[in-house]
Amino acid sequence: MYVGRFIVIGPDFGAYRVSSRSFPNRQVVERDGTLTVAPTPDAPETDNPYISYNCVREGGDSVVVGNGSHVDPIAEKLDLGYPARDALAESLLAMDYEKDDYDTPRIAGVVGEESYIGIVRRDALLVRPVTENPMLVATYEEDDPAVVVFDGDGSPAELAERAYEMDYEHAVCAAGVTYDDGDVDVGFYNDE
Ligand SMILES: NC(=O)c1ncn([C@@H]2O[C@H](COP(=O)(O)O)[C@@H](O)[C@H]2O)c1NC=O
Repeated sequence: MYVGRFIVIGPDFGAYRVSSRSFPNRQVVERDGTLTVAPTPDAPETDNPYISYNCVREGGDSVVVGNGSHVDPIAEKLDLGYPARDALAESLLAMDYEKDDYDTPRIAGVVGEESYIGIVRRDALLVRPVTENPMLVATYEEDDPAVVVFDGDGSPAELAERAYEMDYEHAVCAAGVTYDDGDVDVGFYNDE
């Protein structure tokens, strides 16, 4: 099954996978603790505005995971002291679904003292707390946040590889993050 991009959010970890039919030549790169999805050097040129963005970024005492440029305003609101639920809901609603051929939803999660997962689709805005079991939401098909079986133990790079290996089509690259009482660690996995 093809679900596009997806996130898994647990109470103390997050993972993000890029799956893509149309833009497979991409990788995750790290700079100063922020993870960015970017085209590989051999990628064909494109003017699609939705394929390069920060996918993991710290905000306040928490960390944000998501599939587009909304990650930045969510992190900035957390820096300003917004509650995680409000930072997610306001930013998702303000930026809304992507205006591409598929009305691709924006998905995002916050991992911190309180963890949340959310999606804005053409027909809905959903933001749910993550209290115990990990939850997954994807851009297509699995686009209601739902509990998922996902082992949240391990390093951020291991979490990223675990998300990369999940049984959905067209894996491209993945990111992982762990949270421990305000300490955030990030890692990633690119298919070489
Ligand atoms: N975030 C991403 O990495 C990303 N990759 C592709 N998209 C959007 O989704 C559309 C469909 O892409 P695909 O066929 O690869 O699933 C693309 O035209 C693009 O507008 C993205 N936007 C949201 O997921």
